[in-house]
Amino acid sequence: MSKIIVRGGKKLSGRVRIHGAKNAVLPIIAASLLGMEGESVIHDAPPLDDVLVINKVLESLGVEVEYKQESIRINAVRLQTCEASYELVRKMRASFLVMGPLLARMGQARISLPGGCAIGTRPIDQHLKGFEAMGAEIELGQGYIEARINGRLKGAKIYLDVASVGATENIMMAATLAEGTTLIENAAKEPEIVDLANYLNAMGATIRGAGTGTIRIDGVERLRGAVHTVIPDRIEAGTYMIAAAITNSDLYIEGAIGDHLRPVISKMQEMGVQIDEDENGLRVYTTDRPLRAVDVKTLPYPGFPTDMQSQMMALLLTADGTSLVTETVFENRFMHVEQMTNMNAQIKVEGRTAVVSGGVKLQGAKVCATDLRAGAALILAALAAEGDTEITGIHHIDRGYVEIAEKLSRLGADIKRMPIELLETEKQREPDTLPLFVVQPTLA
Ligand SMILES: CC(=O)N[C@H]1[C@@H](OP(=O)(O)OP(=O)(O)OC[C@H]2O[C@@H](n3ccc(=O)[nH]c3=O)[C@H](O)[C@@H]2O)O[C@H](CO)[C@@H](O)[C@@H]1O
Ligand SMILES: C=C(OP(=O)(O)O)C(=O)O
Repeated sequence: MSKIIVRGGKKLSGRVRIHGAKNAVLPIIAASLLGMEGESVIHDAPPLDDVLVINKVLESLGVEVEYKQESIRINAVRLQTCEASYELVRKMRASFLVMGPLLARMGQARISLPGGCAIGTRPIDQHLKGFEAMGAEIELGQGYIEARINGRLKGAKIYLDVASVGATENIMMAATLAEGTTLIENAAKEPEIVDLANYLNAMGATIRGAGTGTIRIDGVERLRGAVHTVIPDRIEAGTYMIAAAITNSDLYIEGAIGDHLRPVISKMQEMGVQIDEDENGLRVYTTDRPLRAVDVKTLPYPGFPTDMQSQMMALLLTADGTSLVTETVFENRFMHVEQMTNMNAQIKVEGRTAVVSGGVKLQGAKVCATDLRAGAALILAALAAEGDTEITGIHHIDRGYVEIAEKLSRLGADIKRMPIELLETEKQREPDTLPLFVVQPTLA
């Protein structure tokens, strides 16, 4: 187990390369289960703990997986079982994305309930509603969800009550092998949905409308492996954009796609941050200080991403004036607030809105990453703070950022990873066995 120690106040400079998107590669790996012939090769697969976990899920199903130098070779021809165990699914919620492909290909699937993570209850009712509309019978028992279909899934018209990213992906994957046409209405529009649809189409699927509110999937009989390069991670890119602004530095974010980051770019520009776009990435720098306070409300894409809310809050702490940050996607995504308060931040939470008073000097402190993006935000706040900040709980951060301390250090930050000396009793709880969320049955 390790911790990250940051001494604040350093300027950053240079270029940082953005890795492939975690939230794109996870469904793409799950979709590879649909390959009934040939193998898939997925390039720009980021070396993250989450990627290792979903690879293990596939291996546990009898699939051959080889992961080398950010490319994954997957051969699912001999897919054997249709059960994903609690041991793996509890480690990462996105493991539930194997449900759709397994049901489509094997006619049944038995997956442990993913439960709700620290940021909210995160039910899966919309995934199940979609499978049921396609003719599946769903049963819940002993912490597992079992879905079955006699013969093939049937195309259906499915209106999602919330534009859920995971439900859109799971239903879209299941529908590729269904008999007839499926329409997903009020579908999520995130760039990761479009990347998944592109991959499925390369496998032989017929999907139109991904990236809009209505996705049409004309079912086909068979899919085969395909070669695909994952899109750059817009949340990793956004995090480094904030690193540049919060330290008054000048950074080039290599690989960032401006069109995927429009709401983040526009909010940062409103604050007074300079952003230049070209075809290879973004240059982010500041010319005027202090930055201006702005209000931010998270929304499904193309709104401001909830996965950037905590990092944006860190930046707003350094702005002049009071900002309102409203979280509408997850009901419990302000856990970084208490940790930031330990760093002298002045934030008051009122329901779904945090009132952030900017301009108060942040002080280094001992803090804990309670979830992935909360952890990233604490690192950002620490870069701007006076003195040393010690961040524990970094197994959360390693789920979604490739070598964050090493990348920031190469840009000039005073940041290092240090082993944590564990007491004998604590050694029994190794980081990779620590659940990332509390498992609780949350069907609806
Ligand atoms: C691996 C991955 O891609 N994770 C992303 C994905 O998570 P994930 O796919 O889990 O998020 P969803 O879009 O499904 O969740 C959005 C909202 O819908 C609700 N909901 C969802 C499903 C459902 O069946 N019923 C329901 O009520 C959730 O509780 C939440 O309030 O999108 C989130 C929203 O952009 C991001 O924060 C996560 O980083
Ligand atoms: C919440 C996130 O991921 P996940 O859905 O995998 O928990 C995230 O990437 O910020």
